[in-house]
Formats: sequence, structure tokens, C-alpha cells
Amino acid sequence: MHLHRRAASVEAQCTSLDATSDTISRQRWKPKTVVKVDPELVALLHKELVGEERIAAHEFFLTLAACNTVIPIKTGKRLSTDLSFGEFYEEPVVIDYQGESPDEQALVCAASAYGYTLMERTSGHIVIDIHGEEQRLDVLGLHEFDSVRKRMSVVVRFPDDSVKVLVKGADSSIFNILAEVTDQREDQSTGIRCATQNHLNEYSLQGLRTLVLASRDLSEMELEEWFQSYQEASTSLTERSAKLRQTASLIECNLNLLGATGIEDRLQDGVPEAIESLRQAGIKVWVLTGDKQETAISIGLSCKLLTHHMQQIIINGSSEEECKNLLADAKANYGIKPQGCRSKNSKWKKNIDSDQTEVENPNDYVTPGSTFPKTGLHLRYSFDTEDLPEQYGAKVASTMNQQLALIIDGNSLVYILEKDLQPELFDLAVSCRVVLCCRVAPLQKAGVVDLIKSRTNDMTLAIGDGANDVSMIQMADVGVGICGQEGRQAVMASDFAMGQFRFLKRLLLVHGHWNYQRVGYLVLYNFYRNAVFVMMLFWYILCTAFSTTSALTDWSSVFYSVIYTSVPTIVVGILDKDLSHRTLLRYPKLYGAGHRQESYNMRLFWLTMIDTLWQSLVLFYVPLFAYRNSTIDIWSMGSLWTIAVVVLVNVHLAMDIQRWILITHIALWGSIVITYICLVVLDSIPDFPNYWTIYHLALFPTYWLNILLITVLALLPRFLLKVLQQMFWPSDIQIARENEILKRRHLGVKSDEGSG
Ligand SMILES: Nc1ncnc2c1ncn2[C@@H]1O[C@H](COP(=O)(O)OP(=O)(O)OP(=O)(O)O)[C@@H](O)[C@H]1O
Ligand SMILES: [Mg+2]
Repeated sequence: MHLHRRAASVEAQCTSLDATSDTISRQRWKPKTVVKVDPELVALLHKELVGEERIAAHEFFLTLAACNTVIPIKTGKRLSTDLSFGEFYEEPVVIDYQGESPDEQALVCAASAYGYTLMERTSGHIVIDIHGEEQRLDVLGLHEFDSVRKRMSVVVRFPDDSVKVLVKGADSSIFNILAEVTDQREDQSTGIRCATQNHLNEYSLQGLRTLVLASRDLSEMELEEWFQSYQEASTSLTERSAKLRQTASLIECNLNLLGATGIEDRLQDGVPEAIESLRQAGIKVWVLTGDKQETAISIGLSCKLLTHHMQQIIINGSSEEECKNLLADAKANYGIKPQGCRSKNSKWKKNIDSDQTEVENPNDYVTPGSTFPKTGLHLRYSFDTEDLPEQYGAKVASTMNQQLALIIDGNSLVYILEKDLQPELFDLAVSCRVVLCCRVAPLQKAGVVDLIKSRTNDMTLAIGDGANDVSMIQMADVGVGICGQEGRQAVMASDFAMGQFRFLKRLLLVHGHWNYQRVGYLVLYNFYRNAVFVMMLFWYILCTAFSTTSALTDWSSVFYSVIYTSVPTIVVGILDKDLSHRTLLRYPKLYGAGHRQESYNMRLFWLTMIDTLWQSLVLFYVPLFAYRNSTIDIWSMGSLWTIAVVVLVNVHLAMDIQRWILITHIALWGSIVITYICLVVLDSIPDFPNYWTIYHLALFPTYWLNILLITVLALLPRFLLKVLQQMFWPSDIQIARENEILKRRHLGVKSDEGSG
């Protein structure tokens, strides 16, 4: 049976109830979502039928309805009028199913469509409406789903006093605990198993999430033994989950296979596009999923993470030796050499980056370990490209023509992550364009993130929506949680929460870019802003032979950082944008500026410091030279230096502002005005030594010319360097900015012509 997890209502074609019988059509309730049913299966479930097939189908749907943690919520009845007859009738109660797992909700809805409606659930019992007859089943115990067992089970007592354990879970975990095939029923059992296996393969090749259902009768003795152990385990204060797991294994064995389900887990809107953009931005995306391998591959194909042209390296080992051999073979086959650990300041970075920028179509090149992912609802984990080791150059050449996809399952990861095979996996993984880890447990997801974190200096970002993504989200440098239908655990553990995967594109390419540019610039600017002031004071101390006198009042020194220059810094730090969000989304490669550390690096830092030195010298010596033959007092000089440094740092900032808006003007020019106001106020207080200085100074043009000359002379080298750089060595961002400006002008001209 296969059904849609998210689109049950869209698929609505006929109500479940029509299909069963007249009694049901008179029901006082109806499910909120209606599901398309298979008439053949409905016919098989007909009450009057007897026989093994009917019993098996009955038990299958009973398990679907009972073995879950879904809570039915009924909305109240109301009276309505039937217009054709003018009669009052009671509208049926609508049952909505709420639960943490969307898969379970879909399965319960499906069971309801086939006449097995879950009506009520408490911790002690469940009520199921079976073809119009309500049956109350006592729940003796429930072993919740966990990612280690990959299954869940419920023990129920039926009205006829029989006790059954109903189990559902991943195929890999259920097939291991099925009853051994006995001689008499060998043909039938193996037939059923083969058929189920075929169906499972078929479903997973279509990208459906599969589950297997099984059950068995419990004898009184077994029940008693289990119940005692269950009671002990569930009230235990230490190692409760391990004890419960052990207890579950008492009954989760010798099961009879009931059947399999396939649920379509549709990708959210915009996932392939978002992945493509992240890829172009130079971000590598790996997919870590708990799904079956075939399902994961199929989803990888549907979100264009994998393509049919890719060479798939599949690592499915069941022992350490086997995994070692598989990894070694893969490395030998594709000529992959050891990578070693990567260091952040590697000189190879530049080469690789230039490789990237030269290639127009991102699909045409293999970026270092360009492993980009499927995502969807279950997005996994990505890490930013950084630098690459020396050997990479050779490897790029060898893998250029063969796009590699590494597909590895959880079983192999057990041997690889816990043993000494981590370096082998790392070498192979970073050489592949895509890495897809399937059937991985939550801790393994965290282990894979840790593998990258411990071996490279790359930034890691983990994104996920379920409880099984929590450890990965916590392990990564940046954790993003998607608030979806799978509960809020991922969101609670994350640094950023979002509604859909595609918003990640905006978060990284737009906000990430802006943030990087702003922070990078502000770090440099703040070094400069403080250093230029301190250096100016330093020159004064040198000139006065370390006399401990001061030219600036204490107030000026304090106000410089707190009032005179702080507001523009904050405004620019929050509001400045080098490029519009449209441009950034359109050209994801602009995100590469961050990878190349264009906004903040050692070279820029030292250039800024040299510039600061020059500016501080101009700042100090120009007034000194201008007033060399005068009898000006030291407080007047201090006043001039104060205002000159404030004007200088603000004009310096103004030169770098990319986006001028009203608030930037107010903050920047307002700061200079406020400085003047403060100086006037401070110079008007008779108790201060600087009393009345500004009134004297401002009367002479030399004062104003000094400020002008300082600003022009101090900023001249910087200005020239900027002009030269923009003319001869423009950055990607510069080119995109010019493009934006030209477009805007072009549009302006067009609209002028239009209005003319
Ligand atoms: N509520 C459940 N009851 C029984 N089995 C389940 C349940 N939820 C998941 N499973 C089975 O356990 C497997 C692992 O589940 P897990 O939650 O770790 O990953 P996933 O949901 O498949 O993938 P993802 O990593 O994308 O969340 C699933 O593939 C499924 O077969
Ligand atoms: Mg899940």
C-alpha cells in the first residue's frame, strides 16, 4: 500500500466510508483528511469474508491503527439543515489526527479510509472503529520508536482476552526478528517475505519511505515475564531507555510478517533550486538520512543532488575488514590520494578559488570534496568550502571527468567512525561531488559532522527537522532547525529556526553575505577608529618628551568613543548593504567572497594599520605645522585635534558606505554636529582649562582650512588606492555593484523617456 504523507487531502477522490458499507455511511464521524482507497483491498476486508487473506489484511490495518502514538482529536458536533428536505441533522464529528510523526498520521488516516478508525487513545486503552463497530483494546505497554531499534511496538489485549504484540519499523530491523520459517509453512512464508521484499524495493526505488508491519500472539507466560520486566524498566531511575530496549527485545521476536507500507515524503518547494544555488555558492552539502538507501538515492535524484551520469561509490560493509577493503578499492579505482588534515591558512586556497571563479557552470567542475546534497524535509548538513591541500590539484584533474557520488550506509559507518578508518573515509568523501549517508543513527550524524570539524577548519552547518537531527545540529558550528511536522526538538536545539529548507538560501546567500561584509569591515574600521586616536596622542607625547601633559580634555577622550563616533559605526554595522538581495540571490557565486576572506584578512589588516599610521601623522602634524609661528595654547590645539579626528573618521566611514539612506546621513553628519555642540558646551564652562577656546579658534579661517586639509591629505592615499583597485582589479562584488548601478540608471533613463 502506498500513500501520500503530505498530500492526503489533495489526493481526495472518494471518501473512505463510501467504500465500505451502508452502516459506515451513517457514521457520526468522519476523518479530517480523506484518502483514495484501493477497491480490491476494500473488498478483501469485507466483514463477511473469511480466510487467511482477510485475517492478514485485518491485522495489517489493525496494526496501522493501533501501533502508533497518534492522538485523535474530535471537533464538536453541530446541527445543520439539509436544504433539500428542510430537516435538521447532526453533522458528523470530524476526527483529526495529531502526532509527532507525519508518517504515522498518514498511516492512521489510511487505516481509517479502509474502515479501521482510531477513535480514542489514552495511556491505558485505545478505541478503534472497525467497519462501524467500536472495539476497545487495552494497551498493556508501548515501546516507543527509537533510532537504535528503528521500530516501535504495542502490546494490546483484545476483547476476547487474547494478547498480541503489534510492531512496525524499518525493514532492516523487522526482517531480523521475524519467526523462523518452519517446514510446513515454508513455501507460504518465504513467498510472503519475497513478495514484501519486492514491494519494499519497488517502493524505495520510487523514493517512498517504507515501513514493515508484523505481529504475534503472546502466551500468558510470555506476557507475565515481559510485563514484570516492563514495569521494572519503566519505573527505573537509571538507564531507563536501555532497560526498556532490553524489555522490548523479549517480545519483539518471532514475529509474523503482515506487510509493508510506502509513504511519499514530498520535497518541500524550492529544494532543488536552493541546493543548486548553495552548490554554486561553493557550499558543499552532504545528506545524512535515516532512510533506506534506495529511498535516499531516489530522493537525491529528485532534488537533483545526484545525476544519472555520476559514478556511484557504494560502501555497504558488514565488517571492519570489508569496509576497509571497500574504501581502499574505491580510492585505488579513482586514484584518490591521502588528504591529511586541512589547515585554515593553506596557500592552496587561492588556486582552488580561482578554479571556481573561472568555471561558469558549476556542474562543469569538481570542487574539493564537492559533496552536495539532497535535502527536502530532512536536510542534513553542509559545510563551507575553505582551503584545500596540495594534492587536491592533482585530484581535481583526475576526478574532473568522473563525477563521484559516495553512498554509504549506517552499518558501515559504525565500523568506519568507531575504528581507524576515519582518514580513509575523509579522503574519499572530500573527493566526491556528493556524499549520501543513509540509515544513519542520530549519533552517527553527529559523528560525520565531527569528522569534518576535526579534520578541517571548515565551518559546518547542520540543518534538520526531526528529533534525530538534534545531535548533529548541536555538533555543527551553525545549527538550523526546520519547524515542520516532526515536532520542535530540532528547532529548540538550533541557532536559527526556519519554516522551509529553501529559506536557507536567503539566510546564507543574502544575510550571511551582508553579515560577513559588515562584520569584516567593522572589525577593521574599529581598529582604525581607535588606533588613529591613540596614535595621535602618542605623537603628542613624543613631541612633549613624555611630559605627561595632555592636550585633550578628559571629556574629549571619553566622549570620542562613546558619543562622537559610535552611532555611525552602529548604523553602518546594521544597515549597510553592498549589494541588493536580488543580485545576491541571482549570482550565488558572490557568496565566495566570504570563502576567499575578502572582507577581513591579514593583508587588509596591515594595510589598514599603515593607513592609520599615515592618517594619525597627518592629523597631528598638519595643525602643528600650520600654527608653528603662532602663540596658540595647547587646549586650542587639543580642540582642533579633537574635531579633526572626528571629522576624519566619519569621512573615512562615509567613503566606504555602500548604501546611503536617510538614517546613515543623520548618524554620520549628526555625529559631527553633536561633537561641535559638545565642544561648544564644554568650552563654555569657566571651570575647565579649555574655557572659550573654540570661540577664539573658529573666528579664523586657518582653523577651518586645517580641518579640510587634514581630511583631504589623510584620506588621499586611501582614495587613490581604492580608485586604482576598482579600475584595474575590481572584485566580483564591485562588478556586481556596477552592474546594479548601470541597471538602475538604465531603468531611470527608460522611465524618464516613458514619462517624457
Ligand atoms: N514512528 C515510527 N515507527 C516505526 N518505525 C519508524 C518510525 N519512524 C521511523 N521509523 C523507521 O526507522 C527508520 C529510521 O528513522 P529515523 O527517524 O532515524 O530517520 P528517518 O525519519 O527515516 O530519516 P530522517 O533522517 O530523514 O529523519 C525510518 O526510516 C523508518 O523506517
Ligand atoms: Mg524521522
